[in-house]
Amino acid sequence: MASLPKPTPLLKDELDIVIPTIRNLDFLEMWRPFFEQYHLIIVQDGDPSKVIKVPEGFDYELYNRNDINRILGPKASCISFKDSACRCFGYMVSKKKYIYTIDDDCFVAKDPTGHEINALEQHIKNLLSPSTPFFFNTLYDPYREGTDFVRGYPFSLREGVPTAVSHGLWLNIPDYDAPTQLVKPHERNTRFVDAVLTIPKGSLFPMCGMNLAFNRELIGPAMYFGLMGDGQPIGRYDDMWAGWCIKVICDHLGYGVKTGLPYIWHSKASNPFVNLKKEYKGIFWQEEIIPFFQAATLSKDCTSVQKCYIELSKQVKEKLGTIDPYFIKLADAMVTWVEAWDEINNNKSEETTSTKASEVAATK
Ligand SMILES: O=c1ccn([C@@H]2O[C@H](COP(=O)(O)OP(=O)(O)O[C@H]3O[C@@H](CO)[C@H](O)[C@H]3O)[C@@H](O)[C@H]2O)c(=O)[nH]1
Ligand SMILES: [Mn+2]
Repeated sequence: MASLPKPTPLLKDELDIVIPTIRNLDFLEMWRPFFEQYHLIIVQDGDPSKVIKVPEGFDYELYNRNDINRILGPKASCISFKDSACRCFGYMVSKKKYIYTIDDDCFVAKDPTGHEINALEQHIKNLLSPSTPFFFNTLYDPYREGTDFVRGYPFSLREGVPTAVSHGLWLNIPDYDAPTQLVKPHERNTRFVDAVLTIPKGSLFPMCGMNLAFNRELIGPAMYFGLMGDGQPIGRYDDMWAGWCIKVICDHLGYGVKTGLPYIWHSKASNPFVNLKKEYKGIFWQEEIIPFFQAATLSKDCTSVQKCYIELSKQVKEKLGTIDPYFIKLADAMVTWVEAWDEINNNKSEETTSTKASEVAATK
């Protein structure tokens, strides 16, 4: 009997899935029912001569370091090498409105009833429903089925604001920093909390890039995962840096950021000693970085994400540059990123041919 056509998933042609990787992508087999109808952008880190195996049946473009250098030229210097921060290149070259990014050691989790969680579907629901950053709703996400705004919630605020970011969580291996990993090597996150919260305006948060979705048209140019990895003094702060920048800008422009559902199953604990080395300077630098972002204000003529981001980069250079020359380099890289973003996105053309596409072309 002929099989029924698969239902078309939400935002099928408006969303790209970005995966940073140094390994074969067998993990996609578990995600196949949820991902197969979406386009993937694979950012291959490390040795570009290594062949990354992608399971059959997925529609993807793959970019390695040679592609990044070819497409961006000197501006490739803002894209990290030998760090998952390279994933932001995928955000830049995407032509879609929405992005979902996931690590290749993240698998489908189960909710308390044993049902497999379609993380992408939940992120899409989060992004397509408003956020409430200006007044906290104590019954969590008022736009979910079976709940609403509670008594005393101002009606003038119930329309909410557009949601720019949906930050998902992780069962099993939690995204702990190295010191916590060292002190609690066997701790696993088994707690499934059935909630989606808007992060209030004025509050920063530690954004993890492992299970993250965002509206590229609202906040894409600010979603730069800072300079990490090869040649850099810190690692594992790429997503944190992006999270602090986008939250200040979302607060300024009146966009929302949500955290909570969906969960993924994070399977692999990276080496805590390697992580400690990467994080070491960040652990004490962040005691000065956080007050900087908490106090950061953007002028009223910062009416676009790009203008906000350039303004923020100037403040980074001026106020964090005294901590370490790294922040001067990072501030410059923020400007390079925005320039590259605008170049690539204002003239979407054959320039962004990926390795896979160029291989196909070579066979013609
Ligand atoms: O040099 C590298 C190392 C890894 N990758 C790819 O990036 C992701 C995350 O790698 P991994 O799961 O090994 O690392 P974690 O410590 O669990 O990742 C957490 O730290 C954040 C990195 O800042 C990350 O977002 C968190 O999840 C995998 O897909 C690797 O293949 C890489 O591209 N380059
Ligand atoms: Mn991991």
